[in-house]
Amino acid sequence: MAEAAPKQRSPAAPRPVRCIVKLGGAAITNKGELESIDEESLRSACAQLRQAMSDGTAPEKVRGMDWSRRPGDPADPVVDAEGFAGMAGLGLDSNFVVVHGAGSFGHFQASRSGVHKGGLHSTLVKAGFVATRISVTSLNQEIVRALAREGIPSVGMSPFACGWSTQRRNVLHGDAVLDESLDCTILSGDVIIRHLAQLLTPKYVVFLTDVHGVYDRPPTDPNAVLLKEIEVDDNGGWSIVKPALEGNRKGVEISVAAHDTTGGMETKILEAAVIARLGVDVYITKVDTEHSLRALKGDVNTSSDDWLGTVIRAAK
Ligand SMILES: Nc1ncnc2c1ncn2[C@@H]1O[C@H](COP(=O)(O)OP(=O)(O)OP(=O)(O)O)[C@@H](O)[C@H]1O
Ligand SMILES: C=C(C)CCOP(=O)(O)O
Repeated sequence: MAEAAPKQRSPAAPRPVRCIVKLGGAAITNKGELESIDEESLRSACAQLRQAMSDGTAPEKVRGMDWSRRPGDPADPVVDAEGFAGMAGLGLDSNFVVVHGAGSFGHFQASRSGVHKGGLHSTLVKAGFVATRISVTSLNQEIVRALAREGIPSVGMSPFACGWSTQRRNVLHGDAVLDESLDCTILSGDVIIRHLAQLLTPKYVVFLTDVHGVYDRPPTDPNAVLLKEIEVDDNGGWSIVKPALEGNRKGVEISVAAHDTTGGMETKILEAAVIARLGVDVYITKVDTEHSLRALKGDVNTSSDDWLGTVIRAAK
């Protein structure tokens, strides 16, 4: 009897993406202060990402992957080669995609030069395009380093440089890009997230920002009400399920900062609604809170009141 030939191994099926998360520019930068990172929020977001990714076997001691020297560092960086060599694995289910916004990086340069409106033939727009990319890519570098310091393996990918329909475990960001009809424009991290969600169908999507979620009016208004659950129907229409608002307060009033080139919270809600229609739940919540950790873990239950944030999901 002839032995059966060994089966040709097909390439391993890609693992489904668990979560696509946006580290909002308002969350990880001081949006009113030019090119200023909110170090504490960024550190917290990365630490929470590590917790959410942990499969229970991750060692408590974080083994940093940023082995470069930072300006002002007195000593050579610590390279824990022996520690890594002795590890069976990282103990992390790092099948997340991280996208970040620009915050106080990029928006300023883009709005001053009008990159978002196109017209690369103009010298000002050309200069603004260059300045915007310098600014957002420098933020991207800092975010990749912050993830690496938490022992999360990640690489930075710029939409302009390599296209924005990309694979998992990468850190993408809002960017200045070329546009077929406008010549150039600004691509928001919110739009990238929607596009990736359509391609990768993650289990859930998280937007971390500087407010607890979507309110019925700008949260600077003391009477603003946090909308805890928004339902999107098959036609893309959406309705507020929780809380039940009185009278004619059925809509959402939004304000956008003057230098914001991508539409702020309005864009986020529109993109979130498209994602929800795919059957993927979207959680919008505040960075560096117990609620952001729960969202990153996918541990959000709309029937309980102890989670602060907005869930946007498809109508059942
Ligand atoms: N109705 C509203 N509900 C919630 N936030 C609102 C509303 N109207 C205006 N905002 C503002 O939207 C901001 C968050 O949106 P924004 O697009 O700035 O977030 P981000 O994604 O973190 O930042 P970036 O776009 O720079 O990446 C908040 O700072 C909030 O003040
Ligand atoms: C270069 C810029 C301004 C990208 C904007 O991305 P966003 O902050 O996610 O909207």
